[in-house]
Amino acid sequence: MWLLAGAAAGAGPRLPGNSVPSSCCGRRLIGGRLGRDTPPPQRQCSLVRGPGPAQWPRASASKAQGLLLQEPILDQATMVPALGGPPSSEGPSPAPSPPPCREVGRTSPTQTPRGTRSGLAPNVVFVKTHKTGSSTLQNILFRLGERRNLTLAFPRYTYQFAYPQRFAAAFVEPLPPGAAPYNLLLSHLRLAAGELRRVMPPDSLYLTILRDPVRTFPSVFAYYRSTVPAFRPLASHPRPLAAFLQAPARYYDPADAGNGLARNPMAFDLGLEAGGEEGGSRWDRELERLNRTFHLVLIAEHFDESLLLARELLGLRLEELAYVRLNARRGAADEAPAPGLARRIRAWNWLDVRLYRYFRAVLWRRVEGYGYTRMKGELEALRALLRETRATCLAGEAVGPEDTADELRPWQPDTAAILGYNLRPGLPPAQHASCYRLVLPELQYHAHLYYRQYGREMCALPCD
Ligand SMILES: Nc1ncnc2c1ncn2[C@@H]1O[C@H](COP(=O)(O)OS(=O)(=O)O)[C@@H](OP(=O)(O)O)[C@H]1O
Repeated sequence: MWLLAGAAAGAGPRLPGNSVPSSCCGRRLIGGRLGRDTPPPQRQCSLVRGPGPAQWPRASASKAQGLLLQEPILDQATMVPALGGPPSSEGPSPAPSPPPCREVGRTSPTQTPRGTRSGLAPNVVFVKTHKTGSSTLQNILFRLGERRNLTLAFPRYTYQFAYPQRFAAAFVEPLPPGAAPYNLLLSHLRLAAGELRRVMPPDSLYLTILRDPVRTFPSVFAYYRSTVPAFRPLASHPRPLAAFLQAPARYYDPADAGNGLARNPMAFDLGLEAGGEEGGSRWDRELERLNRTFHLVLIAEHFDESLLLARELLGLRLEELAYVRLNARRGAADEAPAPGLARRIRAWNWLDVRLYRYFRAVLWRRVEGYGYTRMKGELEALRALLRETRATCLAGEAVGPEDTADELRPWQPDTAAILGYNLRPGLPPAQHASCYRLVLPELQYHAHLYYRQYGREMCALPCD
């Protein structure tokens, strides 16, 4: 989510480990209160991702210490359901021209990615696209990083790399003393692959995730309705999405940098400039270029299949894939856009549609290469693990913000209710620690890991 920087910084979160002073090293800290003398935000932070003051979790100091001290252990394995075919919620689509089914990421065929055969934890760049299930995957990777004591490349301030600017190496917090290299880079950014290569080791694995635009766009629209300029005029409309799609050009100014998510949001995150040009071979070349950049593009509609491919690539154990669906909107699961609306969503987000179809085809070629029988068996095992994990950890289904414990409540935009989880009462300490991380929302986990790595709280603003 984005917020005005001032709003994000105006009141600090109570975060794990927030017993540190409210400023150190001359920096303003996200955990401290910014007073009247706070310098005005620089232009680049006029939009930053951050929780609103009223929504900050209130973690107690003892909880904070628990988080810092307890080792996560999430080791329950077992097995179930069948491999779904390649279904689609988006209706008939032209036969995709199958892209090359080879691993064409940055690691050359002669290089062994750290995670696959070497037994070491992998170096990973995860390009965290918006409203695609990315927080769920990020949480898996956060837990991997914490469990294996990996070094994260964090934004120098807030939770994203100066989004919506294109990523630049200068946005990264310097390595902590004695650590090298960075192992994981997982925060929201707008892709600039060359700059990422300047920061991350050459054997890094590049991952991202895409979701059916017919699902992604309503999610983006609901979440950012009061922050993305193109959506704002509809904030109090009774049927805002339909009204927007009726005449989007009336609201959308492509020159406004804040409108990056207002059209083709996934393509925007992956660094593409859609402009008005829909046809031509340019986009085929761009998609092929992205296919060479990424070792794996996960598809949210086939999250479990994607995870199993990621598991092989990263050399993970099955138990390390345990997850719960994070950041879900209340009511969204039952909200399938009517056919007319879905058509309009696709027409407006035409490049996201191309991107999604291309990489969905890539995924299914990868599954074919993996072997359907093998995939089917592993899906059964994974889904049994997920059932067991949920039964062990959760008090029940995901609940609305009013029913979520303060410290486990995801950030809430004012235009949608985001669900969270409560933990089953009475968990033994080690299980509590691992279950806690499983359901910990993005901002809280991000802040915790930053504090763990640097021994101070993160900056809310550019402050050095
Ligand atoms: N595993 C899995 N599979 C499919 N979809 C999933 C999954 N996990 C999360 N979600 C849905 O993704 C939406 C949240 O996306 P993000 O976490 O990327 O949002 S954010 O940009 O980080 O705020 C949000 O969508 P909506 O509920 O439609 O808003 C989640 O329900």
